[in-house]
Amino acid sequence: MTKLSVNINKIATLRNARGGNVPNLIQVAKDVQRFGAQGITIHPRPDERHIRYQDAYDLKSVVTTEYNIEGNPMDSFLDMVLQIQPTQVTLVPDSVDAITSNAGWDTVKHKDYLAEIISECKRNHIRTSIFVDPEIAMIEGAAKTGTDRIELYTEAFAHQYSLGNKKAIEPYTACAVRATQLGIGINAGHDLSLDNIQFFKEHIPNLLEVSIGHALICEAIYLGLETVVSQYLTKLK
Ligand SMILES: CC(=O)[C@@H](O)[C@H](O)COP(=O)(O)O
Ligand SMILES: NCC(=O)COP(=O)(O)O
Repeated sequence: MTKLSVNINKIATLRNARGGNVPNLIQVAKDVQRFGAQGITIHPRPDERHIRYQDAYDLKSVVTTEYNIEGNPMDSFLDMVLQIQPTQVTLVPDSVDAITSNAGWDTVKHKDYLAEIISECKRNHIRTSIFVDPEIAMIEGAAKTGTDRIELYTEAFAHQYSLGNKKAIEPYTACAVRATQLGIGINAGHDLSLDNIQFFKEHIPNLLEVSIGHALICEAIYLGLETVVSQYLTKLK
């Protein structure tokens, strides 16, 4: 079985747009888990444009499933993660001003840096995952850092799949096979959606967890629109 960890960044984006507490991030995290999701993912960014560091702390007692915190392991992020001790930390090499995550780690070049952070997290009983592009050399490099898992960066697959290019799955399958040989667990995420998730899952052996946010929240809005519009019309009769 593959676990679904729902990324709630977009709920925080919506909340922050009005400055109040609607939608209520904490309530959404509770409800998402009540609806069956097996994890909550957040990716606080340095500018706190969606998830704030305070949210990360507030969610600690609310997430009763798997708590996955993603981000660039700069000092402020790492301090927070070590204090919160989530189930898993996913290290992502995104720049401060990135609109969203846009590349995986060069696990060969950054091996020593990653190994140091990973051992610090593991000493604190936090499972580690590192975000990587689907390249065999990056998987083999990841294995040398001591990480528990990798997260396959799925943007390229999602884009190509939407254009009808199903062969785009092939490097991901090859990387999953290699990761399994090396004893590393496999997560995946970025732009996964209701359109592509089943195909992805069917082609990735031993896929432990997917984290999905942007598409899932957009789909939830869209699938809920008819119900809500009709409820308004009823009240306006
Ligand atoms: C690590 C990753 O793949 C990202 O999708 C991320 O967690 C989402 O971040 P944003 O919501 O800031 O785009
Ligand atoms: N790790 C990926 C994630 O949490 C969600 O990415 P996206 O679905 O918002 O693209």
